[in-house]
Amino acid sequence: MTETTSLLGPSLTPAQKKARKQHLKTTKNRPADIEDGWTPFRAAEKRFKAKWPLPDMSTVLDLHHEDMEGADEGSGEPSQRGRRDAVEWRQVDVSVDQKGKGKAYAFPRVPGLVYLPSFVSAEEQRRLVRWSLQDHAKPPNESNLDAHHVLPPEGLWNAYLRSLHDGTDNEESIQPKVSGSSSADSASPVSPASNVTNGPRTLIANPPASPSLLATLLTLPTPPPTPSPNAKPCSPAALVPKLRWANIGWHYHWGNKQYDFTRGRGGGVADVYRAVCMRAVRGVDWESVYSGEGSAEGEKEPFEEWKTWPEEYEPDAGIVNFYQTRDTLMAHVDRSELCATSPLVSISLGCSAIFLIGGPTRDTEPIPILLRSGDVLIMSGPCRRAYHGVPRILEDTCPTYLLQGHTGQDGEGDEWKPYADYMRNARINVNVRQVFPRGFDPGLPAA
Ligand SMILES: O=C(O)CCC(=O)C(=O)O
Ligand SMILES: [Fe+2]
Repeated sequence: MTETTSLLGPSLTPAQKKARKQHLKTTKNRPADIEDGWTPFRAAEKRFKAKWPLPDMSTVLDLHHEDMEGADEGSGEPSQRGRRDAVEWRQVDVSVDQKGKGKAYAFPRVPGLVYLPSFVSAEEQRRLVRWSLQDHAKPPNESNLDAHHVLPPEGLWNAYLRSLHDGTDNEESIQPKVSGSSSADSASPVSPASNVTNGPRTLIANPPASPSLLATLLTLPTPPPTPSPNAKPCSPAALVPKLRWANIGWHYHWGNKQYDFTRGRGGGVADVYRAVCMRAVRGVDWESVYSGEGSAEGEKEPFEEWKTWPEEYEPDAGIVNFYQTRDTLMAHVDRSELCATSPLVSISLGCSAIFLIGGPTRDTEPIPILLRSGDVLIMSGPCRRAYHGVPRILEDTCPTYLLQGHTGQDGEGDEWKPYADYMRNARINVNVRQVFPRGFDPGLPAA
């Protein structure tokens, strides 16, 4: 073994041998200077995405390592652990209800970013997983699958559970919106590059939202996404792994890359999500984040809006991201919220991910953070304009408390099995934002 934690020793698994062969094949005729054209963010994405060589985990910040409670829970193989000293951080205070102080970290290189490892208990994580699949990813909340399939009103997950119960899980009961033959005859063009697909989210540059842009946003045409002509009838079981996102609150229009305020607030932010956001934002000692030593690096003016957050912070929109272990989320900035500096709270559940966050362009070298199940990350203030993304989900890293059936307080037993089977190869990220100042009335037509 060498010092580099990415090396698994002399014997490679068949999958690693295959990945190495593929790598050698694809890079054989590649110009040697190809990497010179990549921005630092792109280069980091490529490194962490690669199946070969495996990413060097010694460069990834892992604050669960060593002394964290529950460090053995889903910590993964040594090759899936990072290091406590991979990135410079400083500790800030966070109070957690009456239970006293937890741990939170701020980063001189990314002002406004606050990381709360293991902020969500195992029991609350199970509740959030259950809610996300069973209660959230269903009408009226839009998901990536709505564009292409006629989903059952009970929601995909409930249809899936029912099919398991009835032994009809092979039945192709879900119909595509456009059947292959009728779309070929159809006069309306079907774009293969539809913005809403079963694959990764497509992210393009959009102008930042602002109060002066609001009037324009209200008049933008918001055509529905184009259904794929390739969608086939399929069973709920076949469609569940293709679930990629479900909207929270205000409707996001993927074509315009802006919120479609004319559709109203949706179902708002469910209490199970809101509770975590409020606890995190109210618990963090923002004074020490923004006024503490090492906080003002690179900042021209001190950031003071945090002083209004105890009264003003109120999440009203977001997205639940569902990742399978092969999925990635490319570099982007979330700039469609009129509250441009308000905290964005991101909750990680299931398999671990490598999260990259840099600066206002892709030219800033990003810091890599290993996000595990139960972690909360808050992007606030200046770092709301920082490029970030998820180049990798680590296989076999889902903690055992999400994989085993148990009869917890919720009376769960075998009932948990479908959730455990799903989470084994998945990561759920609940990403909650504030679009409007609390109490602001955008003067919208009644939805
Ligand atoms: O999955 C994550 O950790 C980040 C998701 C994200 O950046 C987003 O939904 O905008
Ligand atoms: Fe994001």
